[in-house]
Amino acid sequence: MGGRAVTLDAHLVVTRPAFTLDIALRVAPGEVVALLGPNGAGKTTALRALAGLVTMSAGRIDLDGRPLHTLPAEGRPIGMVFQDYLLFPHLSALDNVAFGPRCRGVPKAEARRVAAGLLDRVGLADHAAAKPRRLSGGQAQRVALARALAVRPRLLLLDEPLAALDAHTRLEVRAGLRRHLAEFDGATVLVTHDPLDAMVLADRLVVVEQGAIVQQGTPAEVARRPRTDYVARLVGLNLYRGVADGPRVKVGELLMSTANPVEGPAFVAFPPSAVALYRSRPDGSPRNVWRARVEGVERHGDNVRVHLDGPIPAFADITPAAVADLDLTPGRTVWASVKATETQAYPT
Ligand SMILES: Nc1ncnc2c1ncn2[C@@H]1O[C@H](COP(=O)(O)OP(=O)(O)OP(=O)(O)O)[C@@H](O)[C@H]1O
Repeated sequence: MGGRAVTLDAHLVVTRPAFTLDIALRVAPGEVVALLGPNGAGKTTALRALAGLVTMSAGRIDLDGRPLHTLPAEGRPIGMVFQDYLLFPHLSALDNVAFGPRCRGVPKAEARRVAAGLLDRVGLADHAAAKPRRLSGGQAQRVALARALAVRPRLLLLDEPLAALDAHTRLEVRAGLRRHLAEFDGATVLVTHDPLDAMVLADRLVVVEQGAIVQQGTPAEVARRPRTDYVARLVGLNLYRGVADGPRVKVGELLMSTANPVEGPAFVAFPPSAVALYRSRPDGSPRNVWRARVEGVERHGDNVRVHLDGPIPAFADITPAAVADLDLTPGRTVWASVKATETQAYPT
């Protein structure tokens, strides 16, 4: 974290009958951390623990060096944006934003002045008098963000902040949100299912599975070197565990040549676009070649994703023309090949 003072330093422990969350989370000033993970991993529980909306069974939360976990939810210097925004339907956009400061004892005129400034910042000065039902999804999202910022939080919590938006609006609002987060100098924790939201908005990804952190790093680091099947699927890579001896890694029965030497237990990863399929065994340059069985075929953007079974399960992305050429019906056997140069190995 580049030697910057840590704003948030938390050890979150929440115990439920069939689930335990136990994660350590540090977020520097101005840093945006995305909690990413499959359904039920505990992301929302972590966010609610930070907000004081669920009781922690152990652990602690320090914000700017002061304990936060001892404060009630309403006393925490936190701004929160919920998935469905939870705007008050009977209040104008301005009064929705002014609500937080008002609750904290700021006089009405001053609270409204702060709210007007924030609405202006998110580009909604013209909509100050509008009730939430007259706002578009993207506008409501920006009002929710302004409302969260109105209490001058040191910690901003965003729960699936773009999930309610359609694809087109999402693109625009995501870009706007990124700009606003860049201006915020407190800590931000964001929960999302969407890898693109996480990649665009976050400085660092923390991947949570079954209540524990399984991987963290910058979006580029995580995308390049996934460490679980969930992350590999998320970033679209084939991923295997094996044992390396220099540039060769034994994955099950298959000995794979890789671009870089490693020793001992290792991951091997390559993109589906690096997999070529043939009717008969290809030869030539240093390649990994294996016999595979076509399990299924599905559309994937402009290409076709072929699900392969064999010594290693794999996805291959090929053109529709190649599918026709190879007559890739389920059950057919093909030769699969990946160049060593497109195969990355890294220690487990
Ligand atoms: N109020 C609750 N009471 C009991 N168990 C709960 C409660 N809320 C969530 N859980 C359980 O706690 C676990 C973590 O849930 P949580 O909602 O934090 O996951 P999540 O990662 O946010 O998932 P999603 O992406 O589906 O929202 C799950 O097993 C869930 O069923």
